[in-house]
Amino acid sequence: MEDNEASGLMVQNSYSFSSISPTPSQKIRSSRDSDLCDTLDIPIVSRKRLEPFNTRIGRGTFGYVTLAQYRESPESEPTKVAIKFANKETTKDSLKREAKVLLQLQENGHCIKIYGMCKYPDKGIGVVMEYMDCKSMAELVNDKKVDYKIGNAISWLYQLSDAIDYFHSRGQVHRDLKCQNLLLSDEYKNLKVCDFGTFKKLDNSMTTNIGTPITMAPEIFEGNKKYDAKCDIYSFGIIMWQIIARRSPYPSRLEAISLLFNVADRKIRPPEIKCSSILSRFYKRCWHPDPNIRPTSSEVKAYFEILRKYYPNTTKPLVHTSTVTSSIVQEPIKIERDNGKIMPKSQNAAMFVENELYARISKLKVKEAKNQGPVKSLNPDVVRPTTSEDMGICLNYENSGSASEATSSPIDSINSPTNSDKNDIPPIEQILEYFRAKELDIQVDFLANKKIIQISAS
Ligand SMILES: Nc1ncnc2c1ncn2[C@@H]1O[C@H](COP(=O)(O)OP(=O)(O)OP(=O)(O)O)[C@@H](O)[C@H]1O
Repeated sequence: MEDNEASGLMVQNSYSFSSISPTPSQKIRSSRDSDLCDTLDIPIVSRKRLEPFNTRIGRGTFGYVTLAQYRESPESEPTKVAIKFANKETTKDSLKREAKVLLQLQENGHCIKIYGMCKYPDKGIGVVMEYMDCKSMAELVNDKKVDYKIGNAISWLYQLSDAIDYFHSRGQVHRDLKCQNLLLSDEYKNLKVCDFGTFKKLDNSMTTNIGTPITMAPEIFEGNKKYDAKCDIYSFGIIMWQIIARRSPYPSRLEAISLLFNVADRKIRPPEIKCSSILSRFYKRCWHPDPNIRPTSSEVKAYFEILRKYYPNTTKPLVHTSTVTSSIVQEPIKIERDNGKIMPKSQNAAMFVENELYARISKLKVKEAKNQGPVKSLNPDVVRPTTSEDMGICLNYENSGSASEATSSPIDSINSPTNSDKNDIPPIEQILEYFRAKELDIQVDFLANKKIIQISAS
């Protein structure tokens, strides 16, 4: 079932940009890029091996999708498959093209698997694909009965970035990335991209208006402007926001055309949400109006590869629960260290660790400890490293309380990062020890021979 809310637009105007996609007349699919897929022969799946069910599991602008059982050989066990049929005679060519496109993307684990094409006298031709049993990301973000955490979001975004990087490294562009086209399976662990109707080989003169309003890059909408692979990165930024926020990015009363004008001319973007600045800074860069500022697909992939290491449980299966949850829960992070110095492996990792520490420690509240006087709070201030050599995290604490206890604390001796020798005992370690000694509400674990510090705070 399609999800209007998730795409953030309701069908409500004569212009008829639907909540799902533009109408066929607006969505042009037929660019005859023969070099993209014409040399491939699509395998035929015999009807004898298929047992279609009457259940429709999805519908799009160009076709509908049904569930079926498929046996690769007469002896083999049946597996569930999804068959996408064309709505009309006129969209059959698009379906064939999509099957060919998909065939040449099979090496990548995050593109939907295709078995071949089938033909029925009543339904016409269909594309036989693997069945993704956990529906689409559009449905998941709105289904508050499935609780997911930031680690799951990082894992899905990594998988999506892997697919995009694969397309771009082959000189190809998707142009219609959106939550409806991201399908999930295996207890929500696996994410795959579907719907390759707009897929294209990159060329220097792409100007066709194509895509879906919410995730459409402004340069695509801006008429005769040329655009390139960075339009997929824009869509990635919006999808990232939707997965984290679990709501519509724009008011549903906004008509599609007015949304597109607002995005292009007034540069409106989804609203601020409560999430780590590591993530918000990144999605904002992805949806930057200037495509040159947006990261490349390989940068996006590298970024999520790093994040994946810091967020645990990213491959834990999810279950449907009766508990309604509304937000992504923060989880502990792990920081790699080397010789007592925090040593992120790259500039991005350094920025990540810096921000994450800042966000975490900012939240710390000094709780009233037994026999230790009134509750006070500490205002941490991260001294940001300025050079790549200076990747260590230096923390400078200022006491905002008035009690003399805190001003005479061991923190005084390390409050200036310039006075501390980061190769000796790192400031972070002393500070955390101090918190622990005061029985504050923070959990610090030193793992793997002190090479990893795990911090969790409530
Ligand atoms: N392999 C699959 N397994 C499970 N569900 C699927 C599968 N393929 C498609 N669907 C469902 O069908 C919907 C429509 O499929 P698809 O996006 O390919 O159609 P479309 O006509 O190209 O759509 P659009 O209007 O976005 O162009 C998907 O959003 C999804 O919910």
